[in-house]
Amino acid sequence: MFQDITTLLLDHTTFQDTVDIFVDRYRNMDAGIAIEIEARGFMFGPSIALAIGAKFVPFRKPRKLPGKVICEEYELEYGTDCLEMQVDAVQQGDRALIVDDLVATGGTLSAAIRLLECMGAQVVECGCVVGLPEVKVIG
Ligand SMILES: O=P(O)(O)OC[C@H]1O[C@H](OP(=O)(O)OP(=O)(O)O)[C@H](O)[C@@H]1O
Ligand SMILES: Nc1ncnc2[nH]cnc12
Repeated sequence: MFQDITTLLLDHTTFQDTVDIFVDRYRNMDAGIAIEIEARGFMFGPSIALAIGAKFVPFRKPRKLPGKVICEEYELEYGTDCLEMQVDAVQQGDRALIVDDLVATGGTLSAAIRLLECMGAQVVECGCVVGLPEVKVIG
């Protein structure tokens, strides 16, 4: 079943509480960058990045980012897709948080982790608003 988060966004208190839970958890983790994944990760990530003082780094679908990018393919429940990041957005040794709205198979998060590790960054934690435990995890 498709999980829709727009009802959460329409309720100001619930939206604020959701962002606050992430901010409370992440503010002392010494993370310099917060990765957000297009498109629905952008609904939560920027507020969290600003509140914890981390650099906002968007991971986007192909051909949306300017400059030199690296690309990582991943499996979806049906088919494959690609995530791209700008190579100069992340430096060796950066401590990174990854924020997205939802994890289903984990394929998207796994691709984001591979991109960061390929640049020598350290992934401190991945956080999502919704988890779908009934979906088969892609190894
Ligand atoms: O754990 P997974 O099986 O990888 O699925 C989770 C991903 O699926 C959704 O994005 P989608 O690719 O539908 O794109 P959107 O955010 O642009 O709607 C969601 O926002 C996550 O990024
Ligand atoms: N069941 C689902 N609902 C919403 N977004 C998704 N992304 C992957 N699976 C999803």
